[in-house]
Amino acid sequence: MESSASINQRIARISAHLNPPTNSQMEGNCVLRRGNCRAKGGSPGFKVAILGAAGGIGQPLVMLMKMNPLVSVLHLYDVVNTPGVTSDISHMDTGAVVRGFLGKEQLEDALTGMDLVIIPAGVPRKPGMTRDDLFNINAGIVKTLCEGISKCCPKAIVNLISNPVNSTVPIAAEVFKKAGIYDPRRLLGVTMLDVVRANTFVAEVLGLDPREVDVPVVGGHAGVTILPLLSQVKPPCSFTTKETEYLTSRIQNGGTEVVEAKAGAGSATLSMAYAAVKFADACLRGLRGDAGVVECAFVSSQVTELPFFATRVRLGRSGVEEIYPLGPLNEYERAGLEKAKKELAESIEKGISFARK
Ligand SMILES: NC(=O)C1=CN([C@@H]2O[C@H](COP(=O)(O)OP(=O)(O)OC[C@H]3O[C@@H](n4cnc5c(N)ncnc54)[C@H](O)[C@@H]3O)[C@@H](O)[C@H]2O)C=CC1
Ligand SMILES: O=C([O-])CC(=O)C(=O)O
Repeated sequence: MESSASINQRIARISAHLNPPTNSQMEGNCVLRRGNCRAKGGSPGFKVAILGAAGGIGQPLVMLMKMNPLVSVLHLYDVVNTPGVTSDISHMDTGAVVRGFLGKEQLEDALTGMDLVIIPAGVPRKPGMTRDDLFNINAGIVKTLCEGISKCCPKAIVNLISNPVNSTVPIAAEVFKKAGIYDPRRLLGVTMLDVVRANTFVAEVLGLDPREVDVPVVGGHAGVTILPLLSQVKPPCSFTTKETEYLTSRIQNGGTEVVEAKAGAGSATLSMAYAAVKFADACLRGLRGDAGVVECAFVSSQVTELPFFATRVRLGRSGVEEIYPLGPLNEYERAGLEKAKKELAESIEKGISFARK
């Protein structure tokens, strides 16, 4: 009678013959092809693409989105290193199915059918640079990626992280207009990190848990355009003039604080990935139809005379469903608003004229 060891060997030989391992993903003694695995599909949730997925923000962002139960499919796109990041992330035992896409020729496949596209693609700052110094490189990157979105997922919600946000959002809007698919409710510049920082720094001053603090931050996402409304902090509180000046300056310069600490190795990535996921999760809850989802974002707006402005917005099934007014500002904030608007107007115009060239 044949021993069980030899039966097993025979089964392995037959199986190897029927299903020879054909690619580098099939390692060791594994002889089951991925195509033969029982299909995952069908799990409810949203399809999300991350463009710039292999970068400093991209990698932790991808990891956190893979942990988000609202995500069923996660597409990772970059011009470098997506196979490695995709392989790594795909081993996490969470629900989302992960697929990687490398290089321009795979951009369309990465985008087709997506509900939400998050864009952290582009170069980060080094010490001594402003966000606007990134314009020359990042403007072109954002333009190309948005042309892909226009073609392959024109109804997707877009979360734009690439700097300078004050200019890249207007660029995206122009690209979408040119393609005839622009829906201002679906294009959101991500300013969540300013809120995350403001909550943290204000909580430190007040001696509170940051999770209990909510600071609206309006305007834009660069220097003086970042305008924390400390008079509207929840829970209600008051600050001395010294505290107001310290907090406003620290929140406005939070990005530079990290750029200098990293000393040439880039800008905020981990806190940004956290903020991006907090914001993306809010967008997905809105898409699902949850009530009362409100966050700050840089959007097409009539709150001021500028065509784009960051304020609190309510997120729903169509993206931005309501834009809240600024509310009562104190004198310090009114002066800050004037400075913010002046710089914002120039950055917005720069983006629009680049895209219209
Ligand atoms: N909105 C915000 O609050 C924040 C924005 N940022 C901005 O996010 C951007 C990314 O920052 P990091 O991840 O630190 O930079 P990084 O250099 O580490 O990663 C950027 C990634 O983009 C990829 N990339 C470049 N060109 C691309 C293209 N055409 N298509 C797809 N991917 C492309 C690169 O290969 C790289 O993997 C920067 O512009 C930075 O200033 C950073 C922090 C906060
Ligand atoms: O400061 C930078 O260049 C990156 C950024 O936008 C931020 O950290 O807020």
